[in-house]
Amino acid sequence: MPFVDDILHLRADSVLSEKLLPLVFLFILFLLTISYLMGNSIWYKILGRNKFLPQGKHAYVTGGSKGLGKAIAKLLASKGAHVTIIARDKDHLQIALEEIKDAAKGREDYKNLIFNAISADVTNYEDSVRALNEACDLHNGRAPDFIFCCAGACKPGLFIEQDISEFESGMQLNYHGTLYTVHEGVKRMTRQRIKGKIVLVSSVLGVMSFIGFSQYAPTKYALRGLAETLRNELLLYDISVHCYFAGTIDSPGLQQENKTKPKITSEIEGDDVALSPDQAAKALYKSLCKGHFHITSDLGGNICRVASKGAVSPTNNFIVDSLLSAFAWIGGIPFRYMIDKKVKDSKSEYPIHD
Ligand SMILES: NC(=O)C1=CN([C@@H]2O[C@H](COP(=O)(O)OP(=O)(O)OC[C@H]3O[C@@H](n4cnc5c(N)ncnc54)[C@H](OP(=O)(O)O)[C@@H]3O)[C@@H](O)[C@H]2O)C=CC1
Ligand SMILES: CCCCCCCCCCCCCCCC(=O)[C@@H](N)CO
Repeated sequence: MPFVDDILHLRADSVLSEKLLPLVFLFILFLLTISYLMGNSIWYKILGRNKFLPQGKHAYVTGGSKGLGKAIAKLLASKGAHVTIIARDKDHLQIALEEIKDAAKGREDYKNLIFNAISADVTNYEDSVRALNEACDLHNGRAPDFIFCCAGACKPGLFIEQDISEFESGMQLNYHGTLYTVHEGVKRMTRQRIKGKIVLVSSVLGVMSFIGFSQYAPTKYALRGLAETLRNELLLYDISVHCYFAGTIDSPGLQQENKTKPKITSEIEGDDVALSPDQAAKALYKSLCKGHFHITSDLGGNICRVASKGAVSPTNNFIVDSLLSAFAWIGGIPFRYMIDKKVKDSKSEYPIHD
């Protein structure tokens, strides 16, 4: 009976859709909730909660001639920021400056943007002050809105084989080099009531460490301490502070440090997949848009970040970070077992020289 068949068919269809529709709806809702909880960038755009709008603002980037610093300088230029880069070598500064200009060339406001390179040694206090003054002069005395402290370096080696001067120069560049710029920069920003951003570049080795990094990890832990304090204190002036715990970045600096890196250190670090400087800069930029305080750009770094959150530091996402930290606390055990075993098994490769 075709008529009855039709009715049955229709009924089956509608029963199906009646049952399916809510399920599909729930599933979509579930996916949207997960993507929101995971902090997917699209939500920050849709909900207009972007916390980082560099267009028309002035970014001061130390270490801006190479690696991560150059990549972030280019990215900010492409978003319409005025950019000043600081480094010592003038030739590399010029090359980077051209690349930064190129990154902004497609923009309508390109002609209004101000790009500059200043040669200065950030480990020298007077030089840091001079560079900041020059950068302000180029903007009619106005202090930068954003300060990115990317200048830094790592000289890996075995603790007892390294000279004390290497530990000192590491701290001088990575910690004091950042401190001088931030101290001078923040003073200028506050006097001018500029509600800007300070971005400190630490490392995953600023929350965990292992053989070969005694010259470097403490300097990056120190930056974390500075970030923790300033995050709270600079609320006085509406200046936000961010700390980037970068994972391995395939930069000129990495090539350089690999020359003195003990084999065992490379083997352990090899578990970390290197990002290109552009990828790292993009990840940093996205996290700044989300307003994150502790920033990481890969899974290993993320795990280490949540495992060492600290008592009062804000999470990036309470639910996801808490769930991940349970995994991280457990995952840390086999990781430590692996690196400790590696070291103990390597005694013959690293004999003591009397
Ligand atoms: N590469 C990596 O795997 C990782 C890097 N990091 C951190 O990220 C930051 C950038 O690293 P990366 O891109 O590899 O570094 P690079 O060595 O590739 O670039 C370093 C930049 O800093 C400048 N610089 C170095 N010393 C001084 C100084 N005394 N005064 C002024 N400028 C200086 C360099 O220019 P010049 O020499 O001409 O002065 C260059 O522009 C560093 O703080 C590093 O510790 C963190 C995690 C991983
Ligand atoms: C559950 C726990 C799992 C942990 C896995 C993490 C593995 C991380 C390996 C080390 C990463 C080091 C990155 C920073 C490198 C750096 O700062 C230098 N290259 C300096 O330039």
